[in-house]
Amino acid sequence: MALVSMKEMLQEAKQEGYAVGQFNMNGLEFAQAFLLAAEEEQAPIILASSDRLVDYLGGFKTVAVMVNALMEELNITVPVALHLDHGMSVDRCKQAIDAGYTSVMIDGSHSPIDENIAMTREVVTYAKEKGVSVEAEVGTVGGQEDGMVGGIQYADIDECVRIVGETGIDALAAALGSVHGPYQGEPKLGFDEMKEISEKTAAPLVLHGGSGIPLHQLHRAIELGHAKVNVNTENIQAWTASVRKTLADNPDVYEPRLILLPAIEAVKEAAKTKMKEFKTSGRA
Ligand SMILES: O=C(O)C[C@@H](O)[C@H](O)C(=O)COP(=O)(O)O
Ligand SMILES: [Zn+2]
Repeated sequence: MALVSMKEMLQEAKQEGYAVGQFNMNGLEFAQAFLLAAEEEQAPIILASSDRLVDYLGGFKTVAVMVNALMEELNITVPVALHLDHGMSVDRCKQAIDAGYTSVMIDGSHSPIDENIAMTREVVTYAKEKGVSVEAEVGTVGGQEDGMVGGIQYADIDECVRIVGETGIDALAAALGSVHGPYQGEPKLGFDEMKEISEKTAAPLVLHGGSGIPLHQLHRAIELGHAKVNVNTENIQAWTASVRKTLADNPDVYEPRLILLPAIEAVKEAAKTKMKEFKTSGRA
């Protein structure tokens, strides 16, 4: 099956009350693990490369070719979107689209709202012609974002209404208390604001910082309009725990395959757990 945009995926998810998982690739083996997990769970999936890691992964074209080839070799039949996460500029989004990404996030959240809207509109104009979906962000997710450590800044509701109405984006990341990386204590998500933003914009909402959110809060966020949840930290923690264990249990091992095969399995299981939690399993 060819890559798809996330537009229809997210509209259906919002309507039906589940969320599609975005899983961030940190290398070839992560892409394998996520695709196998999606196929086993019969779940639609968004495979993402965070802009900060694109060069490390070999560049936009390498990522697009790798994902397409894996889908063919692994006989993947579920819908897969290839998404640029936290796109750092209009130009980076255009490069991703030209390389074959079917979805992009333009992260203008660190700029004043008028600039954020102008940037987003330019990306939407370019993307729409090619059937590519676009996500934008308002407010600040706590923790590490674009390589910078920042405090939480709740999205302004009027700014959310403006960016959706004035740009025609397909999904809105409205920062409402979530954090990239591990949480210190219970997350304090702004459920009242969430409800209002979801109702006033009607846009599928995106929850960044999806690792470590207690299940009852996650389900409430999905009920209140989140159709996409981004996960990275829990998957890389599963990866690292597996590699540490393999090396500790087998001090003489040196062949990468023997170290990485159990790690692929660990990431696949972590992703399958998330798909069940997001209620995406069986929705393909
Ligand atoms: O680490 C990245 O660059 C990607 C993340 O920002 C992703 O968009 C995300 O929100 C995942 O959050 P996490 O599960 O808390 O790592
Ligand atoms: Zn994020």
